[in-house]
Amino acid sequence: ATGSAPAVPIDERFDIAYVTPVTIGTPPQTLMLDFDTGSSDLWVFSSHMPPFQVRGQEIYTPDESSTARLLEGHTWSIMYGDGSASRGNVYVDTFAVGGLTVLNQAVQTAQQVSASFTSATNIDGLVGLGFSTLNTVRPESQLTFFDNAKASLDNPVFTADLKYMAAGTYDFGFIDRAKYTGEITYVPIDPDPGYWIFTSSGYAVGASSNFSATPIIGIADTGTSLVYLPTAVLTAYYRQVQGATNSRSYGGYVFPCDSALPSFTFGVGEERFTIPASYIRYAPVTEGSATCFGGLQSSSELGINIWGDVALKAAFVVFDSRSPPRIGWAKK
Ligand SMILES: C[C@H]1CC[C@H](NC(=O)Cn2ccnc2)CC1
Repeated sequence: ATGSAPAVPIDERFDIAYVTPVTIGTPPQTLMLDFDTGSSDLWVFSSHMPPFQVRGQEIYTPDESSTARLLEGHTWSIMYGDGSASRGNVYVDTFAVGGLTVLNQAVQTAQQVSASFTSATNIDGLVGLGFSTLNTVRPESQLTFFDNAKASLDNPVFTADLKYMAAGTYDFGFIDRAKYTGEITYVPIDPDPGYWIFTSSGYAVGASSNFSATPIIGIADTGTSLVYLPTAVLTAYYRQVQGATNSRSYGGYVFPCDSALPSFTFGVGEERFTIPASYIRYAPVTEGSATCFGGLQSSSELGINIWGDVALKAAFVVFDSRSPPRIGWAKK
């Protein structure tokens, strides 16, 4: 089996996040979910939430699905790196995305979500694509939809083709030769932490002329908007940007929106990927401001570097869960 589904930016102006249509239950209930390689819970806005926490999102109502079964005594609770959180109980039901159907998928129904999820009116929940070891359901942890689908996929892979201010694609079970150019460069993944962690071979400010061959260990995270890198890398980059400062009040590097920005190049093995300046001029700090927030930010408080959407949309990325797992990067 294979599947293919669109990854649609939730906002016309900035690629804050991408959502993908899925159906859950019988008859099918359609929700738009954020496919997140940085976590491993499949959770949805649901009929079990207080109405004031729902602000336009689609909800899953298990009582209206003839195939929904409560997973007795099971609960979940998750907090993300940005401080957002959600928790609730668990059903199993039929889950379908892009022509792929998984029977008896654990669907985590929210009973409570934090304010930032309520405010994200175009995100109806998340689909974790990390390793199932990270799943928060207790007393028995549950499998991701990809792990449930894996055995029936033509190949145990999924790919991300995210795009700048346009709809991209998630493919499951196959690698679409039409979505990339040249060859795919694969590097090993350490699955133990549960993230898609790999080592980048280095970086350059601007094109790859002055490349610094220094290992950068980080996660490929479709659920994170920006790129978070070590301070040394950040200062080297923003040193080239007129008026750039690391603003405590705005919580990161900002610069005048009309400043000239260099591109940013990162290495995967011998291959080099360049993030265009336009992706790094991420967004005005507030609507209409002449001060812009950078797409490259510091990972110093995180303990891990993160290759979020700003980097992922500069490439075609293969998440290969053969044994041992690996990640592949190609130009497009
Ligand atoms: C400082 C960074 C801030 C952004 C963090 N990313 C996430 O929290 C990803 N995510 C998933 C669901 N909602 C958000 C990573 C750390």
